[in-house]
Amino acid sequence: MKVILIGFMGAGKTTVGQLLATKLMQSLLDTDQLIIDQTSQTPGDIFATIGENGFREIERQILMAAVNKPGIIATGGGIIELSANRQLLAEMPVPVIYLSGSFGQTMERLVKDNSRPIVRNKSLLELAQLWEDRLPKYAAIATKTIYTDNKSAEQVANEIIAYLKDIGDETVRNRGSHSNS
Ligand SMILES: Nc1ncnc2c1ncn2[C@@H]1O[C@H](COP(=O)(O)OP(=O)(O)OP(=O)(O)O)[C@@H](O)[C@H]1O
Ligand SMILES: O=C(O)C1=C[C@@H](O)[C@@H](O)[C@H](O)C1
Ligand SMILES: [Mg+2]
Repeated sequence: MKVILIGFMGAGKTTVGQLLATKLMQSLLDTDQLIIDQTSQTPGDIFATIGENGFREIERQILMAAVNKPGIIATGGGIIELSANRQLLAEMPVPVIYLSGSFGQTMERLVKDNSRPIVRNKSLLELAQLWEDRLPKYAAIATKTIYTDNKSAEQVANEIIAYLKDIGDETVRNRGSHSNS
């Protein structure tokens, strides 16, 4: 099985991905965690040493390897920054699920956690601009959008499982049969 979760920082990709992996007895391939495992550095460390462009190149390589393995992929929020990643994800014949929510609820989650370099280094206005810039990119790649506002991570995971059952799970190979609603 392969399912790919995309969305802004704080959308719940890691949290929901872990729940999905447990419920579906799959591995979780979290690109941020895979980067930490491979480099022994956090995204914050990497941003501080080689900058965002260096981080994006490592992330691109990690994603390319992860898409060839079975499991639930929880991507980093900035996975859509590189056109190479956008093209790779758009061509994957598997469910690509966009966890979407309001800017307000997403920011509420992010302010409780100071680990993300992009959040640390940007003002609220800059984050709002990044949000506006990124949202269409997630939407363009997704085969399905799931709204997460006022839902627990458990509810979101159950909604994804219902969607996977609905589309026939991994037997679905044709992205044209998915609905992005
Ligand atoms: N549906 C939810 N309701 C409430 N809190 C949530 C929900 N989903 C995630 N959270 C909380 O929001 C925070 C961010 O979640 P998480 O790390 O899963 O986001 P992410 O999408 O993986 O972000 P990133 O792109 O930075 O990897 C965590 O503290 C998590 O517990
Ligand atoms: O949205 C982003 O650009 C990021 C999200 C995180 O998942 C990490 O990949 C890193 O902090 C960058
Ligand atoms: Mg995450």
